[in-house]
Amino acid sequence: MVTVTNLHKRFGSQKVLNGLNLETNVAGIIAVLGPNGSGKTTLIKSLLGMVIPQQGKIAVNGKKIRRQSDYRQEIDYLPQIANFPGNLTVKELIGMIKDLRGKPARDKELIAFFGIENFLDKKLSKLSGGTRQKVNIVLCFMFDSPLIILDEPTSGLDPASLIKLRELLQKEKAAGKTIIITSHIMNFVEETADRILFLLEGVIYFNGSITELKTQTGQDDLEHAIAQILT
Ligand SMILES: Nc1ncnc2c1ncn2[C@@H]1O[C@H](COP(=O)(O)OP(=O)(O)OP(=O)(O)O)[C@@H](O)[C@H]1O
Repeated sequence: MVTVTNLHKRFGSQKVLNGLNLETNVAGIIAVLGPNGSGKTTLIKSLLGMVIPQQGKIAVNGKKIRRQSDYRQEIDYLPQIANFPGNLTVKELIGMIKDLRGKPARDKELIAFFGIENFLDKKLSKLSGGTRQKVNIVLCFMFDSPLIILDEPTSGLDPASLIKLRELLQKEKAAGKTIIITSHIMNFVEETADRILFLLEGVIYFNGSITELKTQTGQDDLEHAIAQILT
């Protein structure tokens, strides 16, 4: 579904992606991990065409994305920080995004799933961080796209909402979707991801299952396995 070949991205003199290669051709949940500043968001934004690499090729569903935008219709994206105007109500924001995208949306089902019906008439600026994240998740999932990219989806969510998010991800995976997630919450990754991509020094340093990572590092839990890679 996503193929990345020899991707290079630097900001000024800082090399962030340094010949990165990646292929995701099976449905499932892929966690992109790595220390702060290792380039996870840069990789995600490159897939979305929001960051333009200096070198390398990216193809989504077999089509090169360079200078293209139509392919984005098939991707749902949850940004790490979503900056929507605070004076809009939740209902207005959802309506606006639906109008912009022009596709059928399952917003009502997701609003009920996350239990945010009572916040629809509230302004975004008045919402708590966790409720705002639930709104962002509804916005992201409502178009039912085959590829979903989530940058730190757990941000601000309480334990009950984390369970809901996990349930939603499993449903989407069962529907044959590919889901790419970044997260620093290893517990969440361990319970959701089928595959780990670990970014270090601008390349994918590890690509495999959680079991493989644990075996390779000789560690019993994911947190220690990751720490072992870093040392
Ligand atoms: N637009 C930009 N201009 C300059 N530098 C940037 C820009 N975007 C990212 N960087 C730098 O690139 C590096 C990688 O950033 P990126 O956000 O991809 O890391 P990350 O792995 O997602 O980090 P985190 O875990 O903290 O979210 C960082 O050093 C960051 O400061």
